Amino acid sequence: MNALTLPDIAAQAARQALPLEWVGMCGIALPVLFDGQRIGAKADAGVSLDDGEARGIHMSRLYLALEMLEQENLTPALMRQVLQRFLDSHDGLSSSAYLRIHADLLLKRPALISPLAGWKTYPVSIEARLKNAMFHVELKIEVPYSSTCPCSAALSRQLIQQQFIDDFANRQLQHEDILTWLGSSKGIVATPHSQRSTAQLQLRLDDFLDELPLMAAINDAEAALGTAVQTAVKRADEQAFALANGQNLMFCEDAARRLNLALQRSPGIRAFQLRVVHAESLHAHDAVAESRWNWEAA
Ligand SMILES: Nc1nc2c(ncn2[C@@H]2O[C@H](COP(=O)(O)OP(=O)(O)OP(=O)(O)O)[C@@H](O)[C@H]2O)c(=O)[nH]1
Repeated sequence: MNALTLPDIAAQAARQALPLEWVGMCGIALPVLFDGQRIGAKADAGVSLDDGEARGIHMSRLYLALEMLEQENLTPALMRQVLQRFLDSHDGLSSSAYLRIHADLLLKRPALISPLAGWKTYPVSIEARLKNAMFHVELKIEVPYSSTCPCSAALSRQLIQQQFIDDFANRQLQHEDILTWLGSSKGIVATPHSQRSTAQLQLRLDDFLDELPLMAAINDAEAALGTAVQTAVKRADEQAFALANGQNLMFCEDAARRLNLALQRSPGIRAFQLRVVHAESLHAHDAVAESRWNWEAA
């Protein structure tokens, strides 16, 4: 080695010859384009190290390939091109490549009644793999929503009935008295508990999709759940939200079943598993349900 040559440790022979399943970098800062919107994302990029004799992979080659994601909309085809570059730049060393992009997707959501709107973040991650020319993409999405306990609602209704019996026993029922009673705190002596809940969706996508079906999956999940958390809220919106919750009582089991049926019909998805977490206000622990479709087969 002369004084001007930089030592290349990666090219040396490994001390212990052993292939590795995954080598790469995690948490690389990266601006990506989604639907024309630039999002600050983090990327995990890696390849297998099949050549057990080689000391290391070439991290800079993976890093530089990520530049391809800066100018074009994020699509399955673009992710495949990046993965192919990972493999081309590791010819003889690697046979499988992996790319995961995670970010908070910002979507503007309208209010229920008033002509207002506000922003909501949805944590998403897009994982792509390429091995032996087989390319797979998986989406992970978190969707927050509100759930009101049906059991608590029934128990509250019973207490309201009991209060009605106590207040109106042996009295002639007058429409106006009942209306006044309903508008008083006695007309709602008990309230059911609600909780902010989260649906965690893991979706395996059909092959050869032109676009990532992120928006469709989020919209379909929110429509199935019925009570997505809100952004800009005036009193009219809050009242509409109270009504929506009252008409939409659900255990975590109900939420998981509804999501399962909705995602089976959502475009571009060939398999999924999902988990719903109701962060109970009754307990200090959560109520959780999981469901799958085509998961083992896919
Ligand atoms: N393989 C490997 N590289 C690491 C690690 N930690 C830091 N690096 C550094 O990543 C840098 C880039 O590696 P390479 O892609 O091999 O850089 P290079 O040899 O200049 O580039 P090429 O000529 O394309 O191979 C090197 O300076 C490595 O020291 C590690 O744990 N493993």
